[in-house]
Amino acid sequence: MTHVAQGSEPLGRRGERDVTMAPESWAGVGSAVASLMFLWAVVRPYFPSHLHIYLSTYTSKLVGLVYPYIEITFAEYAGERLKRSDAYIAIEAYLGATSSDRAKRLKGETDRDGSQLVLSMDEYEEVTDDFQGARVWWTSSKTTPKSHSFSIYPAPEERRFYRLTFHRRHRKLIHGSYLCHVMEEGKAIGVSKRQRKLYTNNPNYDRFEHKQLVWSHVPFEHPATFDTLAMEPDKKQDIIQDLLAFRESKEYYARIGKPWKRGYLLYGPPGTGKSTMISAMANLLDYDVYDLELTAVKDNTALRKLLIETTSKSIIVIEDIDCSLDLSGKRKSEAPSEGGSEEDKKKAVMKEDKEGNKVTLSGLLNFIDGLWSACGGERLIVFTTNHVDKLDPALIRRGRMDKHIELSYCSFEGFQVLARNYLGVGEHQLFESIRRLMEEKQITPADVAENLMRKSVGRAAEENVEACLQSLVKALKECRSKNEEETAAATETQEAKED
Ligand SMILES: Nc1ncnc2c1ncn2[C@@H]1O[C@H](COP(=O)(O)OP(=O)(O)OP(=O)(O)O)[C@@H](O)[C@H]1O
Repeated sequence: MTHVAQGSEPLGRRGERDVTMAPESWAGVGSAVASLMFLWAVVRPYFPSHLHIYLSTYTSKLVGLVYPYIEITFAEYAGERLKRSDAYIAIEAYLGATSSDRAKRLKGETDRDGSQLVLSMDEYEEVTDDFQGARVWWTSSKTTPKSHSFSIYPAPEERRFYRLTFHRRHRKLIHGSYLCHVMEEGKAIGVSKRQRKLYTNNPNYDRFEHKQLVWSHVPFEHPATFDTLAMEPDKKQDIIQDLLAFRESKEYYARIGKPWKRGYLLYGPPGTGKSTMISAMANLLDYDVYDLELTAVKDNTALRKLLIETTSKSIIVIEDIDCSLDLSGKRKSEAPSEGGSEEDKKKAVMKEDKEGNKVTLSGLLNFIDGLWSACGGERLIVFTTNHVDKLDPALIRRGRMDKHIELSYCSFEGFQVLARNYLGVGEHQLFESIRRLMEEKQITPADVAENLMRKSVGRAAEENVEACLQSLVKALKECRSKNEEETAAATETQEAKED
């Protein structure tokens, strides 16, 4: 399969192999046709109506004979501008790679993280591409719908598209192999150039000051991995296996008829590594991260729009889900008791949805496993919470949150991981006292990590290790014991219930 991209050539010299006139050379023919059409509009009323059908059939045949080119248009957005078309994205990548050294007019932009200059085909620019002896022309273009300055509605947005033009004798080749070739190459280029991103939902204002939530992003650069995560080795291995199995399970999910997504619930006290684990997951799978700030989302419609905008190979995170919304209380107080009729239950959910502009539990459940949640595929949805007992069981039942992972206080094995990473030691005389203290005291991995941080730059390595471990021993002695912690937790729960 040969493929050579070439820049535009002067009119009339196009296509050494394809000697037919290029599409632009037909501009003269176009104006002649326009004149004929004008003439036709003038004489048309004087023609008997039964002749109209014959005339229009033969006119299109005639145009087909004199203009032998076929055009296919690929719009940036299909449907209601919800999601950029995959075909458009692949073509953009394909032409971006092949046109930058051929096209005459290029557009220079920095890439998403601002680190490199990316050249791509400018609007209304044309490039040619040769494929298995056939020449095709790609044009990038846009239409701007007319807007009236006095209109109260926002100005219609530009609609970008690519147009592919080729001779009709290549129809089979283009429809069959060429378009597949463009899609495959374009996708491969997109993946190879992909810089992982951390997205967050931010308000954006149009020129009429209408607020919309959009995803904005920065490069994802968190260095945490499963190697740096303090956790019991068996548990860690189990999570890694689960994640890798998910990534390889496209066919499996299709076979069992489920959308290719998986829910993780990470719960545990503050500082036990929930956020760190999300970064480790993203680094393991090479996925983007969408950090969804739920409190900023106006209503269920806005939530759905944000969801549709997410791409596959991503982790959608809602941190501290119990603080993001009053999910549990609302549902419990408004839903009828278990014995209520189906009708009552439906009414309760509808009331919840109608209640002003806000994201509701049913909206969130729909976000996780409704029809819209299947858009895109290959996505993890991760909730984190410090208070798993506060969550509505409907939200975290298996099937929605498939895997529940408890991140807890630091175990001795967890400490060993941190000691290796922070201090570079696998053994030390203080390890035994630390092990004994850890059996009775509760300390978070965040606190252990803080004690193991280098104390001074100038110190010798051994001195630093000694100082850090001593500092950890001291901190452990000051920590509450497991019994004290349990008593305090029970009191807190009791107080919360009484409130
Ligand atoms: N299990 C862990 N392994 C390695 N480092 C950890 C771990 N847990 C915490 N840390 C360290 O503590 C810091 C805080 O941890 P992290 O933000 O992941 O905790 P969290 O459970 O998400 O806390 P919160 O509930 O307050 O958001 C991290 O930057 C990391 O350095």
